Amino acid sequence: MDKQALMQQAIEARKRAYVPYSKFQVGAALLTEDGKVYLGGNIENAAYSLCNCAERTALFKAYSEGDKNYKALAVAADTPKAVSPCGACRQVMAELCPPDMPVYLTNLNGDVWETTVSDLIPGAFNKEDLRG
Ligand SMILES: O=c1ccn([C@H]2C[C@H](O)[C@@H](CO)O2)c(=O)[nH]1
Ligand SMILES: [Zn+2]
Repeated sequence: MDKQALMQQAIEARKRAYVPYSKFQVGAALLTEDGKVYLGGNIENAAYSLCNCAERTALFKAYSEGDKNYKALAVAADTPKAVSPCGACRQVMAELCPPDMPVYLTNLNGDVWETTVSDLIPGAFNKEDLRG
């Protein structure tokens, strides 16, 4: 699966979003080392703070199915520039993905921001910081 195909899957994953409040559909496609793709949409809640982003939906789906090794993540939304993941998702990526893993951020106009997990959250709090 190349990056273009993964971004296309992220665009497709937007259809899985549950967004009655923001009406802002986001899709994510997570490629595992085994070549499997997990899709996620953002899932909102009437208690707004419980909204779960597409990126975390895809990551939590994969991890909880026992797929723990990831090769790339693509995220898509209808944004003026390539979509920018929120801080919570960046922190979760830092926890579950390799630091040098590519992240392909895109929008419906074909803009692409190709980055990595560590570039998205430099100096992230991590398990090393928990050691006293
Ligand atoms: O990268 C992003 C940014 C926002 N959202 C969601 C959260 C909320 O449901 C809606 C508006 O912020 O978009 C994502 O899923 N991913
Ligand atoms: Zn997020």
